[in-house]
Amino acid sequence: MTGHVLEFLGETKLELGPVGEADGNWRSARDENDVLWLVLDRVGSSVNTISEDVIRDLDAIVAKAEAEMPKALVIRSAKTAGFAAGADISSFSEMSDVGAADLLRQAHDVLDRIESLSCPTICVVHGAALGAGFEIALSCDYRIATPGASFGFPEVQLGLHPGLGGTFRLPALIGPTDAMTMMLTGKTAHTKRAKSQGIVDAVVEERHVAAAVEAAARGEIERQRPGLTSRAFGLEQARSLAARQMRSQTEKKAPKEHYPASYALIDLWEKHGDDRDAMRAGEIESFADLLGTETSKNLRRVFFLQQSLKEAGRGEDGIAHVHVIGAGAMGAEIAAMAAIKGKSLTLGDVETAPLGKAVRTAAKICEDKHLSGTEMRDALDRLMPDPKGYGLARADLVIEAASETLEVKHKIFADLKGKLKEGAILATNTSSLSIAKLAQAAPDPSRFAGLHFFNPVSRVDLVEVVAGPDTRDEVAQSLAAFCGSIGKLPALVRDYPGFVVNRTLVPYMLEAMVLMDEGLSKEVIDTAALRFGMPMGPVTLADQVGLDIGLHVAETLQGSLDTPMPAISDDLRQKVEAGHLGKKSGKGFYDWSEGSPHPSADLEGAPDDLTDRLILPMLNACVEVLRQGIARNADQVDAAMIFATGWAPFRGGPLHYAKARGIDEVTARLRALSDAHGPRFAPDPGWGDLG
Ligand SMILES: C/C=C/C(=O)SCCNC(=O)CCNC(=O)[C@H](O)C(C)(C)COP(=O)(O)OP(=O)(O)OC[C@H]1O[C@@H](n2cnc3c(N)ncnc32)[C@H](O)[C@@H]1OP(=O)(O)O
Repeated sequence: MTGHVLEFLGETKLELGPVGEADGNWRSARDENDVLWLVLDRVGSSVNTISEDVIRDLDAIVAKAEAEMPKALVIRSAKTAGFAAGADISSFSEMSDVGAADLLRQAHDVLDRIESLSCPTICVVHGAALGAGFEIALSCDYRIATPGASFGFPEVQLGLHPGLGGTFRLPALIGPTDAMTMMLTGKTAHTKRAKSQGIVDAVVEERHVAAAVEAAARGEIERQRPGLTSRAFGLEQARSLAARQMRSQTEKKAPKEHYPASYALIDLWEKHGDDRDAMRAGEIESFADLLGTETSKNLRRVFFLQQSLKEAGRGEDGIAHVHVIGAGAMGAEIAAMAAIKGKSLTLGDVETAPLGKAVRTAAKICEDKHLSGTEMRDALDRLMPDPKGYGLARADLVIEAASETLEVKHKIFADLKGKLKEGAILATNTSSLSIAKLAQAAPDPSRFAGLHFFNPVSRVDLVEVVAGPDTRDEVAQSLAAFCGSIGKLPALVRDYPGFVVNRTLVPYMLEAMVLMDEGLSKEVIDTAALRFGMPMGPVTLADQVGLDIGLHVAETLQGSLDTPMPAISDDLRQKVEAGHLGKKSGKGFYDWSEGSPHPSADLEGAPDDLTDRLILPMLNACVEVLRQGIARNADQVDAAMIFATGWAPFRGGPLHYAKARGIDEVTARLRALSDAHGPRFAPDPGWGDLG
């Protein structure tokens, strides 16, 4: 058999063992300096995940290394996608808690043995080292990163905490404060931060990896050591004090009854933070318990819902140049996101002042997204203010993000006739107008569709790609691929009042106003929704969206849907007339002049049906859009609601929640609400098809 030469990003060349030698997911070779290279290359996957067989194969290789100790051992990945994305999430659903604990014990044993090897061990990381991938890296003496590498424990987003030694190896490496923050927030550390925190010992360009490995093997790279702070936490009292603070910080975002994993991690560290063996045993037991919680099952479901949206955004979009019409808040952020992700972009507006502001917005987004100086300069170079609309003629995609009236949009479309390049796509960012009606003025209705971004565009992942009656399939596909190429999650839906997301949200906000008319305080209403798990109460949400926009969407829906909706309150109309538009004007239902409201009220004495009055109409609307064929399936509706609105992720989405609660129970409750409060609560006829 011939040797196999592996190139890393076209630079480091490494002669590996014969292809097909029984190392399974790992390939190994000793180089001329007697350094043993272990290269993770999970069979049949573009991404390395850490599965049972990956660990089993690693076990066998470590045993060989123990028998024939090399001068140094290097672990790295063969995948261009990065080092490793953590444990294989798809395997979790088949595991019992006992099975999971057994597997974890075996995996811990392998990592402990790597840690105990008498030779220097070095992990070289390019791309992401997440979860169990990061834990493998932590078991090595040194971590060498190439630019663009990142390290993190996203387990909390799956309702879990690290399970393969992360809970004690990371605190030992960088100190408990930074380590716990990293594990509790799930945030990743990119090279600069990872270096300053002491996660990595060196950051080198790929071409210098071999030299850095040699230096580490000779002990010439200085390893970072945790400072005095970590020693202070050896005292139980100090840990208890810190743990109390961590719990109260966590409580603000993730209450224990909804997100138990963070609290399990804090408890574990508080109890055993000074005893590695107890941490190890406790980590395994706690991880296995968390796997079986509904929260974790639902959050793992959310991961796969996200993957299905990503899938819809794959493929070639054929879009190099984009022209955005309208440099308001939405247009500016759409332009910024597209420019950051490499599109050439022109941005037009009837006035010049918003164009300057849009460039400043783009610069701010670049900073928020931690772009390097060069990346930011390149992104801003790609974004060209274009008041005269010269970019229209070369645009593959024109996105209209102008005022939300049919007349304005019709006029813009009429002006475009004869100015667009052959084959260009025209999309509108309308949130409420009918795509069919807008298409009447489009130069080519077959190349016209809705591209509904959510505010703030730079932070909300979902985009509704709305096909009108004449939109060609390949146009919708191109738009979905465009969304994917700028880092967004597309939901391909059909034209309908409010599409999927606003159709579902409007009753939530309007019912809150009916409740206020009935005398309930906005704080009580918002608190009830927050306790259910919504990221924002309906009154705060209405203020955040803008009361003028909310009113407009509500009126559009009321005028075009057969289904009864809550009445639009006089208070809402009066506030809009008085210019109290919510967050953007500093005052709406809440006073925003001193920052965002944080409603928190005692629910004692609140009506028993308060939460159901807010939540069940959303479920009913989800069933309606499904029955009408607006969304493709129940999972797509759930994904759209979670990734557009942050709909209680730990419940797995509105329709998943309905099924878990029981369809008979939900429809009976809707009937009772309908009897008590009016036909707007009557169950949709589609419930029977949900199964
Ligand atoms: C005891 C230990 C516990 C743990 O380790 S728990 C797991 C912790 N890890 C995570 O939660 C990471 C989850 N993955 C991600 O966040 C993202 O993915 C990445 C940042 C790693 C990459 O994102 P992007 O570049 O956008 O690629 P993509 O389309 O999301 O993923 C490519 C393919 O890889 C699969 N995949 C990624 N991570 C995992 C995983 N951890 N388990 C199972 N599959 C995974 C996806 O599904 C997809 O697959 P397809 O190409 O077939 O659509």
